[in-house]
Amino acid sequence: MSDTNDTPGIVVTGTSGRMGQMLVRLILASDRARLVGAVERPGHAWIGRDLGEAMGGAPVGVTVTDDALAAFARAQAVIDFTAPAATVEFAALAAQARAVHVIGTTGLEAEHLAKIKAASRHAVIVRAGNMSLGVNLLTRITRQVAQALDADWDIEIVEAHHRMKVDAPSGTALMLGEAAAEGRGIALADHRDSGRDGITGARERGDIGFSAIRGGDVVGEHDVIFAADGERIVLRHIATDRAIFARGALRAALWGQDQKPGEYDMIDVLGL
Ligand SMILES: NC(=O)c1ccc[n+]([C@@H]2O[C@H](COP(=O)([O-])OP(=O)(O)OC[C@H]3O[C@@H](n4cnc5c(N)ncnc54)[C@H](O)[C@@H]3O)[C@@H](O)[C@H]2O)c1
Ligand SMILES: O=C(O)C1=N[C@H](C(=O)O)CCC1
Repeated sequence: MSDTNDTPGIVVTGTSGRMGQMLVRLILASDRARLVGAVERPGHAWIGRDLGEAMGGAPVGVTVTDDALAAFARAQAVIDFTAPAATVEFAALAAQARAVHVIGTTGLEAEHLAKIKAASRHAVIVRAGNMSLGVNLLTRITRQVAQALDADWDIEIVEAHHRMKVDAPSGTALMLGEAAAEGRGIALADHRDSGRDGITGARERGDIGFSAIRGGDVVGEHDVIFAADGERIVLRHIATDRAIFARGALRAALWGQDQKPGEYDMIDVLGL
């Protein structure tokens, strides 16, 4: 790590997590950004340790801390893949530090989103339930297909993730659902059908259905199914490596350096 060059300094929150460690490796290997901080939750075993050593390698000169504001004050960007309550707190602190906040956390509900929106009045926030190029392109294709088809075509979104995932539908599934709803000219909130179980009755015409599979080490798989009488269209994205999300997040952190305060998504970053 060098403190002397002028590439943006980045803090990773949730550094010990699946995405946190992926991001740390990517940033340490990058010549476009510097790792200047690592944040974990209070009480975590890595607090006070050198991050590189905690990850089982050589020291990197960054000590893991639970003092997020002090870490953010030294950074130009914060990359955050943690949990909803933590992300809301980090949004306020990143805004205070005027650092770009890249949010990958999913499972955010209306109350969280309202607080993130408020923080974006003071700083750049880039938020997406999926930071990969492939999924963001798929949202565009989904919108286009939904626009071309009427409600004789039932839309179903099926997703699969690893056994440790805590939220459903996935952030990606919701992005795809929003894209389908937009294409069809309806509000997803009025047509969302998730969690079928028992005697559900026949499918409601025009609804967008969600199903979630959880198991093993699946990184992330999403099908958008358009099912009509006699034919079916299936649009599919398969993630095999979390590096796709980390690359997108780093790209967002760099892109955000030149933007005005506000809330953005990966469609903005990628120019899709
Ligand atoms: N947007 C995307 O492209 C994308 C991709 C992958 C994962 N995700 C999302 O990112 C989130 C994290 O996923 P993961 O698989 O890395 O989970 P994980 O459980 O492996 O990691 C989460 C980390 O956050 C830390 N954390 C929790 N509360 C904290 C706090 N208050 N302060 C600091 N650290 C805290 C945990 O200790 C843990 O290390 C999930 O919401 C997941 O859905 C999004
Ligand atoms: O592993 C996860 O958790 C993932 N979360 C995002 C989602 O909810 O869609 C992106 C894919 C991986």
